[in-house]
Amino acid sequence: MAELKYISGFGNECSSEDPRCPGSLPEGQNNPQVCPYNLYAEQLSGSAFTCPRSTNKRSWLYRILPSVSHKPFESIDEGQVTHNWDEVDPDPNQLRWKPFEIPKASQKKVDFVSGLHTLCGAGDIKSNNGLAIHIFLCNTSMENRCFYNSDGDFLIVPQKGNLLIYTEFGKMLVQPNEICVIQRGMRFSIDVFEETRGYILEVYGVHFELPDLGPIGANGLANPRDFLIPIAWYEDRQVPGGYTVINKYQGKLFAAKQDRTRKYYVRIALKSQVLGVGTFRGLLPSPGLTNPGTVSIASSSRLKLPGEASQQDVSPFNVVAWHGNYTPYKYNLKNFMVINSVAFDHADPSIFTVLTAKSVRPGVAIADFVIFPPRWGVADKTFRPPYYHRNCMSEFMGLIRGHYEAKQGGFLPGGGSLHSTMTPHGPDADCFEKASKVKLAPERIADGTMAFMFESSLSLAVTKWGLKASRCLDENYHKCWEPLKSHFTPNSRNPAEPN
Ligand SMILES: O=C(O)Cc1cc(O)ccc1O
Ligand SMILES: [Fe+2]
Repeated sequence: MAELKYISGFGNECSSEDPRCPGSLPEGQNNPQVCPYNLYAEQLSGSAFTCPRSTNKRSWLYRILPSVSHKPFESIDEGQVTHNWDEVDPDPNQLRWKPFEIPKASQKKVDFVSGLHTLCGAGDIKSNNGLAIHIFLCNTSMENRCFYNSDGDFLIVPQKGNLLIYTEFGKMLVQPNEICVIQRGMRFSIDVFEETRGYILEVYGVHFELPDLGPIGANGLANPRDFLIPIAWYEDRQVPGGYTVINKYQGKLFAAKQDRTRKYYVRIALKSQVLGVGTFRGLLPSPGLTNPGTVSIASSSRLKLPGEASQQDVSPFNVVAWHGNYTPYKYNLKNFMVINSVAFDHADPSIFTVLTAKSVRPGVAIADFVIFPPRWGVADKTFRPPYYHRNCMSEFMGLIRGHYEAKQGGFLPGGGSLHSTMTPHGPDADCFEKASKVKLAPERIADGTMAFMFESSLSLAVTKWGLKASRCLDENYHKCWEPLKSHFTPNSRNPAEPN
């Protein structure tokens, strides 16, 4: 596949035309009476029309057919997707999951949507306030079906396998150690190439922003130019049986067909004489003709359909050009510019925030996406691993590759952990013993590894799947702290010098 091209920048006003249709973006206005190439104009609003400029988000899509060309949505089985936060009784314990198992393609074909599993979450979808954490486990590409989420934004963290994501704005290749955000309402379809796994942070009613930098200055952490937006790409194709659009709406799944075949009643006329009346399934003869109509067929002549316009299209990826500031985007975590302690003490992990979805309370996030990237550890006279603590926020952690500095074992790539509000946690006993004895020198921390945290101000509830059906819960997690022993020396204040 040819290398994909992207536009760089975070939250900018962008515009893009599929190179096959130069001039497809209308000039100087959004709604010409007739758009270039006879496209339809459609606005996608990601914020209330009335939001202040700084938070106003919308894009204009110029497409072969508007998204409204579909049959009615019908409810479908939601599998393991839920927003029911009362499925099981609350559990304040430290929870850890072994790597979530990916179904084998030879046993059952599972695509991104049928492979969505909700692990935990909180809040209320209908009032647009809250979040969900999902795990996706799949082995097959989405075939002639796409997905869009009416409830919130998806921040997708692939852990195993590449994702080729078709969106209404163009195509993105997202590989492990990259992340992408597909915002509310945007249609997408994912191709996978192997048994594939990853994590999703879904936030309701808010969008991700770059954190403020404050005294750090104008540069650092995730730099805006490293965010990549796809360029316009369209397809114009017919799918036998129609294209399926799946929608998550108020936490439930629905499906609608985009099918350009219609049943027509045909009067067959020969030499001006009506011979009979029959029906056929065929392509819609003209954009205006949506009811059963009458078509005359001359003897021995092929059915003539009026108009040269494309009548094939059923794909949702039919956007020839777009402009706006409401787009999907991706980011490579290797570009994160790490700021950390260069003198002493362990800084709070908020220094590693890539993106934040703010609540209305200043400084308090619905959810932050935080990473633990490879870096130098140089702090003097310091216990360098994460400290023991209890937090009023909920901390879900995942591991993309390598190992995590606070855990010698047990926390594995593709697994996860949840430390709920005020639940104590910290380095395991082994890690404590080693880090309090080691002679401090500059050292590479976590080279070749990438752990991350979804940190939320909401108190998260785990789902039935998370606790039971996933069969990945590590019953022995609490044991990693059992060997911690007292080192208290009541008669001697000075700690022993490390060897
Ligand atoms: O619990 C964790 O491992 C995450 C974490 C890391 C860190 O460096 C400091 C605090 C914190 O919660
Ligand atoms: Fe923590």
